[in-house]
Amino acid sequence: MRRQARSACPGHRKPMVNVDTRKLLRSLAKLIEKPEIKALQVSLVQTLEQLVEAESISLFEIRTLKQVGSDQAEDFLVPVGIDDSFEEDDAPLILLREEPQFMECCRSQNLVIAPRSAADGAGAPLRFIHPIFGMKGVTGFLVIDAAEHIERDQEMAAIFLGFIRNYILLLNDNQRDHLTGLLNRKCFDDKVMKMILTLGSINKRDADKVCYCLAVLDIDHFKRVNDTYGHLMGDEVLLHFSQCMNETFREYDLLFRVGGEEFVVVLRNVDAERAQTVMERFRKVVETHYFPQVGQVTASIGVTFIGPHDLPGMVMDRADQALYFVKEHGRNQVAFYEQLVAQGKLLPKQVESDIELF
Ligand SMILES: Nc1nc2c(ncn2[C@@H]2O[C@H](COP(=O)(O)OP(=O)(O)OP(=O)(O)O)[C@@H](O)[C@H]2O)c(=O)[nH]1
Repeated sequence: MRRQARSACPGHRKPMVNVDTRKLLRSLAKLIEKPEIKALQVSLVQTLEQLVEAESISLFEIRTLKQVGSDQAEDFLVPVGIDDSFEEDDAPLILLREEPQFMECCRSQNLVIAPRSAADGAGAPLRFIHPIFGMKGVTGFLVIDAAEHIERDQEMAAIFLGFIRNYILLLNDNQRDHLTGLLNRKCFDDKVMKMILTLGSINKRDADKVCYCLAVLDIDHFKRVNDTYGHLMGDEVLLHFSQCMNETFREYDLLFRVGGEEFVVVLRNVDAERAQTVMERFRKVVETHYFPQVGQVTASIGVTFIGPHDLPGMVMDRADQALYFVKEHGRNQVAFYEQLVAQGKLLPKQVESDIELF
């Protein structure tokens, strides 16, 4: 059957889709391909590189860190790597308070346009600093160095950032536990699987540079708390416990609530000794924290290292075994699965086959 020519409705002409719009739509679709904050930011830069006139586009994250030998944490600007060759841990740290233009962007929560002189060693004469918003206000910056001020380009960058912000809020809602705000169980499986794949893909030369240490933290006798003070007070304890986690661990450690009173933390690139120190410090923080009405609460902690041939369930299983060991030996302690096995206190877990023979 021949298609009838579409009759144009008077007064309503379909807008022409020009090449730019198509390109924009394709960019938008590509942008949200990977539902992960870092991947989103990286593809934002790659997208903008194609759409705006710029000499360079870069990302910075604000990280609150303690410098060696100092007790006080300060905000630093840390460049975010766009390609794999960039090692974020080796990146130079820039003190945020010494960067007036970035400080202004934080304060105004708006685009800051900074003229640059040759004395800055600058190529492009203009720097556009866009704020990136996270759950707690400005968490980073998108920096565009360009030869001239093309309003449409900066507007486009701001629109993309707004779009990503909303998308991240949605993602967060999906990935976070509603009571504590920590990452949830579903997110745990995804993230741990990604770490296992990373471990499997790095070459032998770098194998000792990347490692992940996973700890299960379980509140002791939590049932008693619920039974004595009620469920609402129990929830309050869970909330305080998660705050202790947020205050004790580093910004880039991953913190999860994986079950009722069971939490997980994944530390990156630490050896067993360091992990022991960090977990012991957390155990003491909980032991000495005042939990309203309830008073003192303690936690038992089981730790293991993630390996390249693991599955998320296998890692949890080992950490749980170390945790049960602690529960059976007085609670309020930290135990490493690998150490317990080496000491003959635990039998190594056999990898169970998924295939049933009969
Ligand atoms: N308030 C509150 N309680 C919860 C939540 N999820 C699970 N629980 C409670 O957590 C308690 C866990 O109890 P058990 O698994 O027996 O462990 P425990 O009492 O902490 O004892 P140990 O782990 O052996 O030290 C149960 O009473 C659950 O009802 C929650 O979201 N809120």
